[in-house]
Amino acid sequence: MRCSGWDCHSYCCSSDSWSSVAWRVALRKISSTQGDARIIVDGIGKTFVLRHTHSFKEAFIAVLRRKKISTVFKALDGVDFAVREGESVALLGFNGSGKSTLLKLISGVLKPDSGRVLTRGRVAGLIEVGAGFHPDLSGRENVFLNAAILGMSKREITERFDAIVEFSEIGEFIDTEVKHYSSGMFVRLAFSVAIHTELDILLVDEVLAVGDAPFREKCKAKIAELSSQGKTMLVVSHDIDMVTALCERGILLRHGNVVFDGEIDKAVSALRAQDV
Ligand SMILES: Nc1ncnc2c1ncn2[C@@H]1O[C@H](COP(=O)(O)OP(=O)(O)OP(=O)(O)O)[C@@H](O)[C@H]1O
Repeated sequence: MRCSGWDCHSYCCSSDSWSSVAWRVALRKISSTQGDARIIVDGIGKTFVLRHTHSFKEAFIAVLRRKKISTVFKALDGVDFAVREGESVALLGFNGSGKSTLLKLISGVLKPDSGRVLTRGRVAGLIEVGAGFHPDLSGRENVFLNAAILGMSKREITERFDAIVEFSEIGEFIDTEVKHYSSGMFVRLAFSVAIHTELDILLVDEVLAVGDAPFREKCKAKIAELSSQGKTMLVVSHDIDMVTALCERGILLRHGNVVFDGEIDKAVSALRAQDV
């Protein structure tokens, strides 16, 4: 849903609730107080249902034995923060702390159960290896598909096609169906498409880790260049050297809660202090 330049993903984002006067007033208030923000995460909560049975028979037996057939797991619990235009922020935390879930909520892949996410501007996300790609289409066809999803016109894509392929170093494999690509090749092409769009916000999950060392260096340089151009970055990575070099701020998650939000060096120290 869109209003005053903001896109909103909310637990109650039906067209009815969005068109309500209360929502629009709330949004104007946020816009006036957080004018330079690109991302606002406001009290986000996300739960997942964990099933403990695999079949109807197992579920039936579990009910007879008065055992739980599922439990509810809180992956994120009331997360709040805002990211200003031009900021580069690392999301840090141990496995399962909620980083990828948060990135998926910001990109709109998942919907929150409570709270809301507001983004202002064009969002390009590298969230999962192969996401946004159709396995039966060639690399060339997927460039057009993926770039169109990211909001580029056919003319823009045609103009930038050679640059996209060149950066990805996919070369002669561009007309091969992507189901035959390695995970590194997927990421090369996806990253290349994303950085050639007119993006305002770049969301990068751990995906770059599957690229080889020279390509990772190239991506890091590109992310630093985009950052110096004033683009907003939110990066999830366990590569502490990389996030320290690229980000000025770190948000540390633990069991779905923000436990630190501040300078990157202090965030890394807080992360290391958890490792005892
Ligand atoms: N679709 C899902 N169904 C059930 N549980 C899920 C689902 N997606 C995520 N989870 C759970 O939510 C928690 C947070 O997962 P998430 O992937 O966000 O963690 P993370 O911090 O990115 O971890 P990692 O560093 O390992 O990538 C985990 O316990 C995970 O098992």
